[in-house]
Amino acid sequence: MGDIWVLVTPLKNWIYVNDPDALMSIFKRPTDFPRPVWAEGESWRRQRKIAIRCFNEQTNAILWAETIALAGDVLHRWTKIPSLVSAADDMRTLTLNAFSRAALGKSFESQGSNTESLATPSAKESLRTILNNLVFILAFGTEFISYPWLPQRFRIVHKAWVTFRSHLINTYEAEKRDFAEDKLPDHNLMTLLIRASQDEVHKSGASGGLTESEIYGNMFAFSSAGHDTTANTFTFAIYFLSAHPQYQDWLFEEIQAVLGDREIWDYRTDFPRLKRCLAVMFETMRLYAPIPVIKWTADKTQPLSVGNKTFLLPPQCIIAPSYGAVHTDPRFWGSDSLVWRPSRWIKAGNAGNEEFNAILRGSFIGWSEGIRDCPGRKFSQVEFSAAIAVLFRGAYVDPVARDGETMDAARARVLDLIKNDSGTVLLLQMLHPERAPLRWSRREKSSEISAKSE
Ligand code: HEM
Repeated sequence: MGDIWVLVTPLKNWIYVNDPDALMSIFKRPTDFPRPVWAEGESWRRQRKIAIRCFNEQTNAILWAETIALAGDVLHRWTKIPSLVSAADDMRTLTLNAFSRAALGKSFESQGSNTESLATPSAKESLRTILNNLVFILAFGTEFISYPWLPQRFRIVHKAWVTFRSHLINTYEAEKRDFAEDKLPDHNLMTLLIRASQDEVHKSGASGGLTESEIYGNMFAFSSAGHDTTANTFTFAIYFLSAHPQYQDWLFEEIQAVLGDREIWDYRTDFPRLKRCLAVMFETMRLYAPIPVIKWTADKTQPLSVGNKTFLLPPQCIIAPSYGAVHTDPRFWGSDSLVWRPSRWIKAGNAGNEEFNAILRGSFIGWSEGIRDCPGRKFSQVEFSAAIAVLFRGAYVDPVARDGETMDAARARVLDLIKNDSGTVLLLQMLHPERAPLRWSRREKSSEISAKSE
């Protein structure tokens, strides 16, 4: 179809772009190509400037340690059962718990119950209920769901909303007191957001900081933007790995080279060396990017150069990167561009001391680019690498073969499930991962990782 094409619909026309340079130009021109909703106005700019300051290396180190502990617990359970049907649910719980610690300062055990009740839920349970019902909340709004005559499901969601909000309020008040008394912060996202806002107020006056409701709004944005994105990527990656044992060995080689049998893992020195773990994430997102970004031309005609031609894009058109095309175009990814091959990201070398291959800017846009790119990019990478390193140092995963089925056929069935049974709910996800149960087995001689880390 070429590098730019239009899908004409009775409502809006959608212009799809598959040219890395043109995509970078779209991302670098936020005024010409704003988002159709939540555009980049003054209020967004002020909030973004403060919000990105709270994603720092200290928070990443907390996240790293928490994820290692939680993934160790998950692996312990998974290797004790003959067949696992809840990988997706467990990875959601793991990301929720890791997020709760690194973002809200609350630690939780990995086993979480999925029950939603009207009894006062904990902060974590309320966050879980909110995230499970995000579509519902976004569709009806928090005010509507507060009406007492609504069915029980609405009341449960509303109760969760109230509890989560009161947790944010309490943390906010406690942090304001600590800040006034010069106490050191915990370095979770919430306290850092409050501190960054207070700093801005000191520097540029009250209008420079965040209002209380903007702080809650940002925490809600972090929770909703950061949870399922990472959890869905984990699920795809685990299923891909179960179908590709050679890449499990490839990971194991790196994990052994970097971590060996060490009990203490150091974020600053170990994370940057786990390139293969990260390559698994990149390769998974290349084929299954969880969030598609869209922009639009608003009320103006906008010129856009694609190759050696300049197109005039009419007003009121949606502009969408074509992920399916740009992330798989053989010109940028080679003749096996549709194959899941994480090693394509790495220059061949010694495990643990490798470098990433340079990729053409704009040909991989899983976390978006430009001023509105994802502030949680590294946060999600740290979480992903830590969990994958724990899981694949200790064990390997296979699909459970059906009666009479060979292991090769079972692996092909898993790849088929990924390909033909994935779709968008709120984000792109495997729709029924439980249809292909997995079996986790301990690697011989592997020592079980403890929750200790630095
Ligand atoms: C694999 C994991 C993740 C992926 C693929 C991802 C992807 C993205 C993408 C593509 C955008 C741009 C959306 C747009 O412009 O419409 C975005 C924005 C955002 N992401 Fe992420 N994200 C991930 C993890 C996270 C995490 C862990 C957090 C926070 C802890 C986070 C917080 C945010 C926020 C707050 C925004 C909005 C930024 C703004 O509008 O200024 N994300 N993400």
